[in-house]
Amino acid sequence: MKVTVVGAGAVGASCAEYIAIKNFASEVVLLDIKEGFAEGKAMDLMQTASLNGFDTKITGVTNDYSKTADSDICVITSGIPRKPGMTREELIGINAGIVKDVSSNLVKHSPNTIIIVVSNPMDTMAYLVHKTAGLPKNRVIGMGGALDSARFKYRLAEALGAPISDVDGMVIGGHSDTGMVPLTRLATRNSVPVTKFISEERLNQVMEDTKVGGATLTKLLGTSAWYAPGAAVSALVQAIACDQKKMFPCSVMLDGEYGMKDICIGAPVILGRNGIEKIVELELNDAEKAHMKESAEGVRKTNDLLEV
Ligand SMILES: NC(=O)C1=CN([C@@H]2O[C@H](COP(=O)(O)OP(=O)(O)OC[C@H]3O[C@@H](n4cnc5c(N)ncnc54)[C@H](O)[C@@H]3O)[C@@H](O)[C@H]2O)C=CC1
Ligand SMILES: O=C([O-])CC(=O)C(=O)O
Repeated sequence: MKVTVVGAGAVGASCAEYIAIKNFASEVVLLDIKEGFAEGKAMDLMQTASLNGFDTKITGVTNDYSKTADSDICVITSGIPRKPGMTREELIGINAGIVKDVSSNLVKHSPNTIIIVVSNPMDTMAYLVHKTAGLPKNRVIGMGGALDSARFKYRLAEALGAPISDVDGMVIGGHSDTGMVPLTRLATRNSVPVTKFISEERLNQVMEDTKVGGATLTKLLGTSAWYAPGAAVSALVQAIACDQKKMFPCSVMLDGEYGMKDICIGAPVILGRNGIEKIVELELNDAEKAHMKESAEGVRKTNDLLEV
């Protein structure tokens, strides 16, 4: 199993590290445009192998796509992150050109690959890759909902005073400060609806904290987060590589599901060796449907800025 990660920055390196530590891939190629940077990150990570007990071979390359040839899975993290006070959408001007270029280079050398798009604004970048890379729709996946759901569970556990392993929940919709749809109605503590334990007011606070999860960290860190994003990407890579058939909310090209077409937005999918093997349609209530519709309007507004 060969995995390429483009962008050896904060998220790319964290993602490569988690993939290696989980020890399911034979090879991870890190590629960056900055001379020597990916080589340095790869060497540093390889020097953790004997300490962390993995056999995955990590190599770094400067913009040499021939080294990525025949990758089973490619992750795109290249581009700029936001700074405090910015929205993800403001990154489109620089990141669209990078993502388009990178995905076309990847597909040239790995025509059978599955691409996971991470760069922001992620739903629009996933849409761009769908429109330009020429891959079937099951092989382009946007990572956002897996991370947002992990943050939702963190906030739920905090509100419940429970361990995170006790709670379950999912965030669908767009990966943006206003577009996320945390499904509070379906969140549970050991199968019991969380509404049994916390007030509606507290649950609304959990929802709002979840939606601005990325912005909160950006304010604290001065740049956006990387540990949970890297872990979320590695979970998707593992589900595909190990054919786990696990369900994650991912940004997926819809064709009638949730009453939408020609848009990439977060919805639950089953991930296996073929990438997106199924889109799961949930029975949403009227409020959730309205929230999802509003979220899609935001994503479409950003998509309209693309030249595709
Ligand atoms: N979808 C999600 O849930 C998340 C998305 N992100 C996004 O991921 C992206 C990366 O974030 P960080 O790793 O924090 O940024 P970073 O600045 O640490 O790393 C980005 C790397 O991309 C490289 N790069 C730029 N242009 C390139 C090109 N044409 N080819 C190859 N490499 C190139 C840079 O040299 C840099 O090393 C940002 O757009 C950020 O907004 C970050 C966290 C979560
Ligand atoms: O907040 C950001 O800009 C990066 C990101 O998408 C996240 O951490 O959710």
